[in-house]
Amino acid sequence: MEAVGSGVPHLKLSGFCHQRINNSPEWSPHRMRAFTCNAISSFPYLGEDSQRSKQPLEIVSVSHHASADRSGNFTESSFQAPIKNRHLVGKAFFSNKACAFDEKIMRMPLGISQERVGVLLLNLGGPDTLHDVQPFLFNLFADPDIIRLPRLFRFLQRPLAQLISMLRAPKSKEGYAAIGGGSPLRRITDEQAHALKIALEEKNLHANVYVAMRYWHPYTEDAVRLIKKDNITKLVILPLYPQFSISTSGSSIRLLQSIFRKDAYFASLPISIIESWYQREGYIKSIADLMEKELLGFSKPEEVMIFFSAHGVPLSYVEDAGDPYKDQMEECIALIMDELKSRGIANDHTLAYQSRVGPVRWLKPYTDEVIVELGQKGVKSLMVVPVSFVSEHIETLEEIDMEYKHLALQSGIENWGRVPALGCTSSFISDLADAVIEALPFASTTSSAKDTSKDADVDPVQYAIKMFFGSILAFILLLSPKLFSAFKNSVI
Ligand SMILES: C=CC1=C(C)c2cc3[nH]c(cc4nc(cc5[nH]c(cc1n2)c(C)c5CCC(=O)O)C(CCC(=O)O)=C4C)c(C)c3C=C
Ligand SMILES: [Fe+2]
Repeated sequence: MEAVGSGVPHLKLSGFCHQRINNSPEWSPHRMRAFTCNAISSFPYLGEDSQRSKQPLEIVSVSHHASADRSGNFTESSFQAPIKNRHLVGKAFFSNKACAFDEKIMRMPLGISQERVGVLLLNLGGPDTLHDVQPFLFNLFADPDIIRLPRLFRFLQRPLAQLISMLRAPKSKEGYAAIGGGSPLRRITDEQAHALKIALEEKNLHANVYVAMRYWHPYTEDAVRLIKKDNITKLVILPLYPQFSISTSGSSIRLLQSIFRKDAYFASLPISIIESWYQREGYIKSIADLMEKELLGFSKPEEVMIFFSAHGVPLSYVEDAGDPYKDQMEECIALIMDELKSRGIANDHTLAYQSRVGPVRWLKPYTDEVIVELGQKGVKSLMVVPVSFVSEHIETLEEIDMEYKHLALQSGIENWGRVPALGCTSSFISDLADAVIEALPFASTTSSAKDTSKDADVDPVQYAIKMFFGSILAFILLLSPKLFSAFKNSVI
């Protein structure tokens, strides 16, 4: 171990290092001996921290990539290390003098198994073709996190889903037909996954990125199978919804947890879940960039009303089930507006909720109603910002760009603009990569591999009886004219 002079901020490292000898394409992991080195000269990124505290920095574990030149000397090292409750990423330059790496470690043979990091992106999924619309809707409405029935009536879930999906399909099909005959979600999510993998590599983290859709291909179960096949040793779960809702990230996470409970591999896999990330600076700044650009397209940008439109959820989710979605949405909008103010943009803004379905009360105010009101009040320029989702989908391309635009122009609004979804915007993807890297050290195993779910032991006869009576009851319920029209037509 290197001797460190008293009073000099120094750094103690232990854990695993990954090293590459003579530019070999393979990284191999080796447990490093604890060693200490001068924090300021060896780790410029840590210098500030340690200078402030004048304390040695203790790195609890380190995932460390290093390269060695032909003679085996350390030349450069990139590392990701959790330090106390923070996570640091950086590059450091070593010489054998500055840091006491064991020569034997440097020369150990390659090929020993190494950490295989996986990132699982969660998304909703959408029908690839018009033919897929009804079965996609069935999957959606069969989710107890989308139609929340009292426990006693859970047996009605699937017959109800069958009926509602059939009623809703014609209206949904019209929407998907208007945007090219299917949802673009799969393509965009795949592109985001690819971009994220590259961004992670640029930050020296080699990871496999998987896509798990909740209601259509590639299904969550398919992604889980791939992760197991690839023998991933650490997993970060990243929903592609900035704000958490029981109906979106919550539903996917619940499904994953039920799959993981039944599988010993997943029960012992260290997993880190990023539940929401709407408050991340990189995300806020990326949206603000797109807004600033779109505003410049208006002839009088300062007169434009900024209209945040978020996907709604039924009111009962927030009021009865404690869904944090509304609070997170409002905080997110405040952060975006603060960011714009710091850039000298102080337009009026408003938030409303779109895409309600069915007969229940949804979060208010409703987007369509607010658009009409703004028109009546004499607002002439409107810029819509879709804020609950990060890719283009039916509700941006059809509902906002076609239905709401038409409504706005009819209501007296003359200038219309819509901020594009973030998609693969590089600053945004880079921030997602940072979120993954920051989450990695918090990966921990789930408690037990034992299946505690009751679903496994369903009696088939009892199930058939329930389905039969359930279907009859569902038909009676849904044939009431009010419920029928609420699902059949969009409420706008
Ligand atoms: C944050 C985003 C979303 C929330 C919250 C959400 C809740 C929610 N959605 C429905 C019903 C439908 N959603 C549909 C499609 C759809 N919804 C979202 C996002 C959120 N949903 C996305 C990204 C999509 C996919 C769009 C695509 O391009 O394919 C649909 C189908 C389309 C339609 O018929 O309108 C329905 C129905 C409920 C009931 C709900 C909360 C309980
Ligand atoms: Fe939805």
